[in-house]
Amino acid sequence: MTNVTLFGKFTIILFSSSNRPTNVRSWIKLSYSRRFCECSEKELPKRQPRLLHQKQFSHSSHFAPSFSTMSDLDTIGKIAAATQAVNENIKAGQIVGIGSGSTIVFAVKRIAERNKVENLNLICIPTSFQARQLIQENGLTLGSLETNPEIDVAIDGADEVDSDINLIKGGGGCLMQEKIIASCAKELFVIADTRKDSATLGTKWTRGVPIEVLPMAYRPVQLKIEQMFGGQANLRMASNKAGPVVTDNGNFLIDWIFEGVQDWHKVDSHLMNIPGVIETGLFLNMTKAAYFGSPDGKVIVRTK
Ligand SMILES: O=C(CO)[C@H](O)[C@H](O)COP(=O)(O)O
Repeated sequence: MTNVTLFGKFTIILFSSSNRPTNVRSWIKLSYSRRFCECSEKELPKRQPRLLHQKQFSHSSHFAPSFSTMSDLDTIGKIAAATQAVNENIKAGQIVGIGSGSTIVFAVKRIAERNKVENLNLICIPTSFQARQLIQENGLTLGSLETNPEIDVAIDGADEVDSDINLIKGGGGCLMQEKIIASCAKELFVIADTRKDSATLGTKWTRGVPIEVLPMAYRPVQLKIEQMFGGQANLRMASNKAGPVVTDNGNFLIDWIFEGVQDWHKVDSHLMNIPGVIETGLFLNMTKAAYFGSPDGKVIVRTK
């Protein structure tokens, strides 16, 4: 069976040998060309490498896509990680926490794809306005913590993942609801491209630890963070609006750019003790496994 799926401007062709939904070990082909999705099965090559690279694409007269930019390659990694994590961890009848960001989009699309074939009967709990829209747009059942306070599995992106699968999250500003959902989930799975894979927090993600603060307290919180830990505590400013970024919860964000290696458990509890701090983007000891997708479509899974 061949599945043809469009992810925005990307076309993904998944080949599998049975009627079961494909997993990431299936052959993947990505193309810019929407023409691609109009191909009949017999036009498709009989056997393909696991993922066709740019060079290999250039041998294909029919598809002739160009995969050149870094972000295209990152997207391949995101899709591969999201697909494999969903295939391996989402089961029928579950309550599923849905994270936020760009990578989770591919996970939700894969869940929706499986749902059509398998009738999974899931209830999806969002971590943000974006996640709520994603759930609805993809025809999945929207729930809330009020109706489903216990979650079977949560899936989410991350800004950085260290060797102990501790995370920095909140680059997209949704850290507070993300952490609440993760804390209610029996298992949290993280999906990311390999750029997020890091030995120590702060190596790859250099924009600081996002911290959600009550608006009236942002200034003293900034000062206290800098006095306690050094570094720079910046108020996150909006790009398409005058003034600061306002979170889904009506709060502000401080991005604390830190220096050196930190004792993250200690830092996190000190940060949480500052009046006005609502939540931090440090997700410590919360993750069951991280899926890192690379530009060649391979996925590395890290568990503790
Ligand atoms: O924590 C987050 C939002 O608050 C995101 O999960 C994180 O920023 C990763 O996003 P992306 O998948 O776009 O790289």
